[in-house]
Amino acid sequence: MDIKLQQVSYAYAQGTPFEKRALFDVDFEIPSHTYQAIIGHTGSGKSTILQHFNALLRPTSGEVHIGDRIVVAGKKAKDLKSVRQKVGIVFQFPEHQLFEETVLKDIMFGPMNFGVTEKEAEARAKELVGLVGLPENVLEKSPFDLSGGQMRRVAIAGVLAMEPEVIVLDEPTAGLDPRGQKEIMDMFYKLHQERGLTTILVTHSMEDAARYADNIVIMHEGKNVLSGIPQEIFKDVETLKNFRLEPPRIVRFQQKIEKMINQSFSKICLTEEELATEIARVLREERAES
Ligand SMILES: Nc1ncnc2c1ncn2[C@@H]1O[C@H](COP(=O)(O)OP(=O)(O)OP(=O)(O)O)[C@@H](O)[C@H]1O
Repeated sequence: MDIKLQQVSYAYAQGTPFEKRALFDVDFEIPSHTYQAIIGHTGSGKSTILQHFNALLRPTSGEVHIGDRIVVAGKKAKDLKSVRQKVGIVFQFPEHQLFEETVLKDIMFGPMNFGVTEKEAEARAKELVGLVGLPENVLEKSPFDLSGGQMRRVAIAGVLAMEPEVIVLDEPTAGLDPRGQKEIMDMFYKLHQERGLTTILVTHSMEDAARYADNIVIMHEGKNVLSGIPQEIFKDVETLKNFRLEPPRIVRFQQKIEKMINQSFSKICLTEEELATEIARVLREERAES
């Protein structure tokens, strides 16, 4: 299911003294089955955009195309329920939304609310706990007896239980330790690869955007200012700085290596062994910095 934003503008509290324009003529398309990252400095409009992907917010002007549904300013769109089922959003700290007595009930809640039978919802919950990296015996426990990382996984399973075609991830690893972060990001990547789930990642992490995304959009002061594949986006360090973004470590590493290779063609003329030693040293330095 493609998502397309055409000239989307959005103002909070429109028409009041508190009006705040957050998006200005945002225009981009996310084709089905792609992994799209949206990056940008704080306050650039990322969260405002993501709420347009399943019509939680309606544009003040412009159009949002969600599959064959078109959401426009001023018109009430009918049957948004199906849109909300097809586009699942994992909000920041989704575990804050857990509320049922057991993990099983919490995961089943969404699909049953959308008319899925109890039997089917239970089957989905049983499959999903394993997929998000939890043991099956967690199903009968209270979600509030679990660790923060486990609660996050339960909340993610709850969104996946709706079997969305598109999943929107708003800083999905915030507050997790580095191992938990990688496990969650790898899990979403696997889902994207194996099930063709269209994935939209809103993140401050340039590392994650570089590692997982097919395409990146940069937001700056409510506008989409740059779009492209990660290699292109992160190549131009000066432009990134203008948008108050740092390139990921891998780009800094690449630049140091390129400089060394260039030196080996110049009068400094490093031998292959010296070059290999230097590369290993830079790699160690980069690892120590991270
Ligand atoms: N509920 C709101 N009412 C009024 N203004 C808001 C509201 N939510 C966001 N804004 C403003 O809209 C602009 C865009 O905010 P948004 O939260 O979309 O940015 P963001 O890129 O997601 O930021 P962050 O990375 O800090 O989450 C900011 O100037 C923000 O202050």
